[in-house]
Amino acid sequence: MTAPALRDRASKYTAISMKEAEEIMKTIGTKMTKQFETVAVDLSLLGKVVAQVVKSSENMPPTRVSTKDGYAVIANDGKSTKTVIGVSLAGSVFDGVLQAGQCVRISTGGVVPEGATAVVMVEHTICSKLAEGDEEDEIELLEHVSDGTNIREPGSEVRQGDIIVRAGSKIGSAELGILNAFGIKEVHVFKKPSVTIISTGNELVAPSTEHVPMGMVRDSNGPQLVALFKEYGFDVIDGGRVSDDFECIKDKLSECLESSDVIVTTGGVSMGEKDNLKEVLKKLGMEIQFGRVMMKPGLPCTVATGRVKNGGEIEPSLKTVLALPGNPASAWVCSHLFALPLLRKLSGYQRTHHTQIKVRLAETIRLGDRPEYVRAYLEDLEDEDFPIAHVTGNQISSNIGSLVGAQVLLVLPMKQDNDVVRKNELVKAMLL
Ligand SMILES: Nc1nc2c(c(=O)[nH]1)N[C@H]1C(S)=C(S)[C@@H](COP(=O)(O)OP(=O)(O)OC[C@H]3O[C@@H](n4cnc5c(N)ncnc54)[C@H](O)[C@@H]3O)O[C@H]1N2
Ligand code: MOO
Repeated sequence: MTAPALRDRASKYTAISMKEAEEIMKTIGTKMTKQFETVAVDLSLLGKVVAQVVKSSENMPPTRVSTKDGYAVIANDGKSTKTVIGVSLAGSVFDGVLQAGQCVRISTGGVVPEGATAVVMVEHTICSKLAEGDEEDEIELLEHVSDGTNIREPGSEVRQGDIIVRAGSKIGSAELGILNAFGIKEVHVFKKPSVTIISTGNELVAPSTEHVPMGMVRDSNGPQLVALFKEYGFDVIDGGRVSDDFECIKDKLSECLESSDVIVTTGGVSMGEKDNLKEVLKKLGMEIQFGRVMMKPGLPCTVATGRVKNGGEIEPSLKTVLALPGNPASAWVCSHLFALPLLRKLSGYQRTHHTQIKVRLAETIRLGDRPEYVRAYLEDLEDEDFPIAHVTGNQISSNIGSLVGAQVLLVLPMKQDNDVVRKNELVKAMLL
């Protein structure tokens, strides 16, 4: 361990640009192994990405069905008065053949009987003759219909063998709906990576601590990041807290590396004498991909990769540790910018980054000496084309309050010719 007096007085790590950091993350995402699994069609499939196209094994609809409540008729039989010979309701089929001058009362989704060529809506008919018990005997058409009117032909929506869910699609309610409609039992999908969150710091105490001793702080990063990744659909392991002690962090990381694909730590990555994370990662044989990024918040954001064996695996697989700064806003923003896109990439998502939109600033913002990701909430005004962005208060990296209510990260450049972006200017924002 280096004595404080002899420690580095400048960071060994060049602060790379955001663009370079994103490129590196992209390469890591490509190199890391993707895993697959077959999952039953139920709610556990939600949020997973399809790895193999799903095709329909039948036509949709499978038979001719009515799109309206009314009467199945022969459109061109020359008769406007029709004898009602039966009923075809959704779920109960009329088992006969229609002849000229006949019709069958039918409901939306009912099977169109053999012989019928169109369905007339009930609103376009009158009952012209009653049978016993107020049953319809005859109806009169008030409107001419042509062949095919109000009928869904077999396979008119989906043909047997058509792709119903493409590879790369994320399963949401619509995809679950169509899989159920076709009776698909299971789907081959990307397996989501396993991710562990670890908070590091001698000062950390449990969030439930009533009286926090002076100099100590409640661990909010841990629960915050567990919640963040869960919010975005990932299964997270809460790795708890570990002190700044070199050996303790090393033991914790090597234990977690065996069972996780991705580890996110917070704290211990800057210039403090207890900031051991980078050295521990190197000791574990991991390669530091970057150790500082020109961004605010998140300057000392560190990413390392290394090959580690999973429990039962024979071949070691590439693992990534994102060692994020301890400041709550830095940890949260870096998770959005680096950790989430990596997890999405490993999960097979086509779009890995948050969608960018344009927003109009509600206030003038002073630019800093690093590109900045400013937390803001949006207001929709009726006569405005763009949402209005309001900054969520003091943007210092330690201010956890700046995350509360944030809906976007404003993407602001570092100051150059301009040292402010003015009220009413349009700026880019990442939709969270
Ligand atoms: N001499 C320098 N000092 C600092 C630099 C620098 O370049 N030179 N960079 C600053 C920047 S920028 C950041 S960001 C921070 C990041 O430091 P660390 O990652 O080493 O984080 P810590 O020192 O461990 O903690 C910072 C801050 O956050 C609090 N913290 C940590 N973990 C948690 C947690 N789990 N829950 C809640 N709060 C947490 C911690 O108590 C500190 O207050 O370094 C600057 N310094
Ligand atoms: O980069 Mo640090 O996150 O500004 O405080």
